[in-house]
Amino acid sequence: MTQLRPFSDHRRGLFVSIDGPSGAGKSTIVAHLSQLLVAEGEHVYTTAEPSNGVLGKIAREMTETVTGAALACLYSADRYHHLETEIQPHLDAGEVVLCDRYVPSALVMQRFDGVDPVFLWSLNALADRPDLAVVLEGAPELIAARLAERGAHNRFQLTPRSSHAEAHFYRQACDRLIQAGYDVLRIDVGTGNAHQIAVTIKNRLMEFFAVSNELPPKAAAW
Ligand SMILES: Nc1ncnc2c1ncn2[C@@H]1O[C@H](COP(=O)(O)OP(=O)(O)OP(=O)(O)O)[C@@H](O)[C@H]1O
Ligand SMILES: Cc1cn([C@H]2C[C@H](O)[C@@H](COP(=O)(O)O)O2)c(=O)[nH]c1=O
Repeated sequence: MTQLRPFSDHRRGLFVSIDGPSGAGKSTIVAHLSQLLVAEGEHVYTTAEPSNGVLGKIAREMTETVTGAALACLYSADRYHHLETEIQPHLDAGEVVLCDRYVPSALVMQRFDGVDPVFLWSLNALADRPDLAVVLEGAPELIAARLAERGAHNRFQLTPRSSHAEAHFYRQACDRLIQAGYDVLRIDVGTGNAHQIAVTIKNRLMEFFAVSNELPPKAAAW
């Protein structure tokens, strides 16, 4: 089934976010997906949040000490700046932008500090809606085992049963995002290795490319 491109503010490019519990395999899958898309002849730009920009660096550095609404504001400030200075220019250049963590992460991670989900949504409501928001899921026991093997990266991952909490928060976040019109692709990471999961995402993205190729040349320029 083909789908019309849902986000129409950009003339060209395709914006894909990849979120999911810590240790679910986001970075690994983004790397595989990028290779697959390049092999299809696409121009791919990979990025992540927090970004490498000045605000992203502050957000990452402050995550261990700043909490709650203040930290949520830091991450959303980085997101709006990241969109303006990095994501939108690459979309305007016609590239496929793959973003490792985006709004869904904000709706989940700041809940570890007890921030109200309604406040989190309002902070992020003006952020561009991706053409496809991939959300990785998996049995919390599986994710927790991977995390334990790899080691925690931050204080959230040290919370007891953090993978269970993330799974719960992601389910609620997905409901909110779908309600807001996001096109959400949920994938169980227990169903295959990182390459196989990347193939599933790529196949879904090929539907977008198929639609754009069917359009007359002028309209095809997204
Ligand atoms: N589908 C998969 N099957 C098995 N192992 C995987 C899979 N995807 C990733 N891994 C392994 O799981 C670990 C975590 O992967 P990765 O760092 O990509 O996760 P992440 O979601 O980006 O984590 P974080 O949110 O902490 O940055 C790595 O050791 C990786 O090799
Ligand atoms: C986008 C975003 C990120 N975070 C936190 C979650 C993690 O602690 C780090 C990112 O770590 P990674 O290993 O590089 O994935 O940032 C957050 O709290 N809120 C956000 O919106």
